Amino acid sequence: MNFPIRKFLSYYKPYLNVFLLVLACATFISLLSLAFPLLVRYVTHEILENDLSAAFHDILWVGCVMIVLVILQNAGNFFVDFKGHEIGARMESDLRSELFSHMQKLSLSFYDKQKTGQLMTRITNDLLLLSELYHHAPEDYVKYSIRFLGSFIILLYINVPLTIAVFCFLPVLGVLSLYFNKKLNRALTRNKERIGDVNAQIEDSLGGIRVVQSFANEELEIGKFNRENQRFLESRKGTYKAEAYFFNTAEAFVQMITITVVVFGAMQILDASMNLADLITFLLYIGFMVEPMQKLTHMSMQFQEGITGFQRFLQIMNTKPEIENQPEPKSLPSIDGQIEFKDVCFHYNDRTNTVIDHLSLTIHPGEYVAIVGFSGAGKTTLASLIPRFYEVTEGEVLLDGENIRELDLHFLRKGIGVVQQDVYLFSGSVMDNIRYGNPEASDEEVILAAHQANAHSFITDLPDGYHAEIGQRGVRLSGGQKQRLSIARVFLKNPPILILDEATSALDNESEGVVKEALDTLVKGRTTIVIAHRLSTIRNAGRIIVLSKGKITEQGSHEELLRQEGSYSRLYSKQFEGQVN
Ligand SMILES: Nc1ncnc2c1ncn2[C@@H]1O[C@H](COP(=O)(O)OP(=O)(O)OP(=O)(O)O)[C@@H](O)[C@H]1O
Repeated sequence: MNFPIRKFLSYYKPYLNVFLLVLACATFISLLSLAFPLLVRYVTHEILENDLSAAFHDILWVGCVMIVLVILQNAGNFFVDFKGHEIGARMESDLRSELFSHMQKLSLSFYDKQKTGQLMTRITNDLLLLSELYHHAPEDYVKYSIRFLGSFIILLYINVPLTIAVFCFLPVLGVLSLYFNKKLNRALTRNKERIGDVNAQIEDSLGGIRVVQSFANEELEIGKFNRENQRFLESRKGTYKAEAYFFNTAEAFVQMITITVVVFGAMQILDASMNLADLITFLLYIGFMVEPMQKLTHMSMQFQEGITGFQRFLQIMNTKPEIENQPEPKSLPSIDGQIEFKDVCFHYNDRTNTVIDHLSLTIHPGEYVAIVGFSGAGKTTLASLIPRFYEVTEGEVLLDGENIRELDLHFLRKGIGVVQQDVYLFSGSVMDNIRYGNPEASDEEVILAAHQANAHSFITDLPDGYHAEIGQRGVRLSGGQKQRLSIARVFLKNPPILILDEATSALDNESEGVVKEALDTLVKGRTTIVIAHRLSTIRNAGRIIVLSKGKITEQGSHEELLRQEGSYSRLYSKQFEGQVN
């Protein structure tokens, strides 16, 4: 197995001192536990078989020693249990935080290929299993190897032939263990994929519950969920079958060992080559040897689960963000807002088709440019190349004359405000959502932004005003209200460049009026790119760009384009006739 052990171990580093203390404590407890059967042997062999007049005093003395050992052992166990688990939980939390931070930086192209539910499984369930491995594996290995080796040495001292007979079983158990480990590993990986699918289905069905109910498709969703649930069940059945084979075969071997000891030990007593005290001690130590072997099966399960969790964790951690800062990224003192596309080509990762095809376009500072075209023409894609949501495949995009690849990504994105048709609001209050545009903003600035976005009056009408909780994704607000909050957010961000992607398309006439008013205030003094289906909304644009199959086919003012009687004019007449506007 190609396992990155150094990386795996590196997560112990911040907790190394406490971790070593836990291991030392586990070693100490294991050594103490080895003393118990020896004390029993001392009582049965040394005390009871010799001078019985002093036996009472000696037995009491041994009893006291045993009580002290029990207290020490349990105090040590408490420390190992508590601190060990705490270290495991802290490491899990570190990994989770690292994974989440990494995910925040991954490019949109990564998320285009992933299901959110699957990613959630990785960040929760996988890491939970990993923490168990981090904590239990070293402690268990120390504990059980000491007990195993210790009992082996003591048994050799008591009876060599019987010890060798017992150890003959071990290679078989080892081979068996290796064989089942492979099967278990495969089964556990499958389990994780399946639970990821279940989570993805839950996220899909519950995230879209409004759509589900509006189509009355509850049964359809239940059917889809049950299919995933069933697949998960089947994969778990497979795991349990492999586990059951493994555990029970191993258990049978363990029991065979005990039988061997009883039969051969009793025979040795018969021919006087062994005494009863030694057989009792032998049987007690068998427990010590058997326990690690029994735990070995559990440990290997835990090990496999943790390892597959870690491998899945690394899969994401090793995914490089496709879009990153260059080694020495530039920032400009300020942004004027000139945007230039120079012979730009772009296709998505699937490479099925060229979405932007050798396109050149200059947008001047403060200009109001509309992009129109049929659905799928590449309008949204073109706009998303400006904040580098995706990287151009050929050519370059310049901001104020600088290639955006060379600009600091944070600086670039801070300078661009995007208002989309599909507004994403976070759970929390109205205030929190507007402040998302500038987390440093004061309450007064938030309220001013709400005023500018025509949102203040509806916010103050809400039961808790600015502190009203808006529900997940803003379910308690209307479409127009959500849009006005998203505009207030951009007011607060105050970027010199704006991208309005169908910002009013989903609204009715009345809401559209209020939102449009807010947008008209917002665009003042900023370079604005508007993507619109309803051509009536962009008649006043300084320039209209007509896009078709990723190329600019026409550009000019509304009147100029109508005069040209080209595709814009046809599109416009069609909408006009169809009363779309
Ligand atoms: N994330 C993506 N991954 C792969 N292909 C995509 C992705 N987003 C869009 N496309 C494809 O790119 C092409 C252009 O899509 P885009 O959304 O830019 O068009 P549009 O002109 O904005 O369309 P609309 O007006 O319908 O929003 C389409 O063929 C679409 O299928």
